[in-house]
Amino acid sequence: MEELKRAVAKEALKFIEDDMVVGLGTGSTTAYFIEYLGKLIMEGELEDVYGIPTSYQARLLALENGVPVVGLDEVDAIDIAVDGADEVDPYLNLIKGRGAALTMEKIIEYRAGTFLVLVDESKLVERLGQKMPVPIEVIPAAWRAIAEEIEVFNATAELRIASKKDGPVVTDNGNFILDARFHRIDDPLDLEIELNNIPGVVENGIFADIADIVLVGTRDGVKKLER
Ligand SMILES: O=C[C@H](O)[C@H](O)[C@H](O)COP(=O)(O)O
Repeated sequence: MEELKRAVAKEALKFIEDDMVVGLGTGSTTAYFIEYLGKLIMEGELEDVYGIPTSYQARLLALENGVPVVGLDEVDAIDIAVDGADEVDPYLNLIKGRGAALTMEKIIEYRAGTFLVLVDESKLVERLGQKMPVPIEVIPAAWRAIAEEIEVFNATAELRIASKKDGPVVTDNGNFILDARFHRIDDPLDLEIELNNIPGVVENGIFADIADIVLVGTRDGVKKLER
């Protein structure tokens, strides 16, 4: 699996040119991309490339690997954003947020000229929600009320608990994460909008209609899916 992730991360470098502002995604697949991008910048193969991190993880990796970082409020436009995903359906709708970075990821990827997604073949599903829950970032005081309200959607929601800290996961923005399992997601765009209408929801991990290209690492090489 690591080999497949490395292969898509290498392929993604072909989309990066001099003078680009690049959204830097979060997770294990994008970590390889940031590492390789840093190498090209350090070797002088790419010039005037700046990264906008979607999380503290991405920021630390960028600094460690020599990718200069800028904030969203310092640029006029984002040329391309590169990120992983937890599930990809046949229409290139995504579930993201296993790493709890979904809000900043969506803020940046929504605004990118091109949103390039990097996955291995295990992430492809017929229907969103088949394997993974939908992460929902919520204001801490509202977590229980929202978890109950989500039952209206024929779903159950669980507060995400941290593994290297006691108590709940706290996001980069200081919020909690609910992981919601839906009986069946028929219309991802509709559900994405409905969830964001619940007061106290900051953002949810359905990314409908925003991915432009998905690179899929398979045992037979990297495949390109386009919308
Ligand atoms: O919050 C985390 C992100 O949405 C990740 O991009 C996603 O979970 C994919 O991560 P990985 O490449 O490690 O599977």
